[in-house]
Amino acid sequence: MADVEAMLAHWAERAGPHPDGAMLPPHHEQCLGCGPDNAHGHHLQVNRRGDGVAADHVFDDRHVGAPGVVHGGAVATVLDDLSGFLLYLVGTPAVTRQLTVDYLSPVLVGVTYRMEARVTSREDRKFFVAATLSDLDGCTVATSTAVFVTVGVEHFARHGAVSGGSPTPPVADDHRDSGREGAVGQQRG
Ligand SMILES: CCCCCCCC/C=C\CCCCCCCC(=O)SCCNC(=O)CCNC(=O)[C@H](O)C(C)(C)COP(=O)(O)OP(=O)(O)OC[C@H]1O[C@@H](n2cnc3c(N)ncnc32)[C@H](O)[C@@H]1OP(=O)(O)O
Repeated sequence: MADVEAMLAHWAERAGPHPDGAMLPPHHEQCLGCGPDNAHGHHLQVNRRGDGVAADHVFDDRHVGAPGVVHGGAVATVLDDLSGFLLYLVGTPAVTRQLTVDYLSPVLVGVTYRMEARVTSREDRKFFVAATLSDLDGCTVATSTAVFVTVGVEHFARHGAVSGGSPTPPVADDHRDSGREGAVGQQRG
């Protein structure tokens, strides 16, 4: 189990507030979507844009499915991770409970895409997210909707580690959170 204090510090140094236009911090250094130190990662660089978040992204040969076409799992990864940056605007840690992706057109390797995500509604500990992936002509090639559930930092302490190393293996009968976890942050208007 990782240290709750370390998780709190990790969250506190990222929580913001972040002004409009600011580049947002990666979830952590090894994050598959945005971690700068993950050799297999997408290295997303995400900015706040108004009440939403945005990033430009180019998939490369590591992300291919059919020849020249980006693997659907890689598309889902970046849509999920971008959506996960909204927690900096919501003001509390959260995790994806459900992700639904619509693949509208093939996503191509080596092409610049523009991604955007925003919170569409909020209900108790859930927030609902919509995201788009479009080419620079404005043609949307993939969209996603997601349900995020806010969690306390204890969630990450219970299930993982702040940086590097191997996560703590889950205990067989403790794969889900036992109660409704409190959030550490406050919603920002
Ligand atoms: C890493 C370092 C951290 C450092 C410390 C802090 C810094 C944090 C910074 C950054 C972290 C974020 C990084 C983002 C990265 C990108 C996002 C990801 O990849 S996240 C990973 C994938 N996701 C999971 O691993 C969740 C796995 N799931 C769970 O752990 C549990 O399910 C959990 C905790 C989310 C909730 O568990 P329950 O048992 O309390 O609740 P239940 O039954 O699952 O349902 C939750 C609510 O969702 C509704 N729900 C479920 N599906 C729904 C749907 N399709 N539509 C509407 N509602 C739905 C349900 O009806 C329920 O709602 P009702 O609270 O009862 O009102």
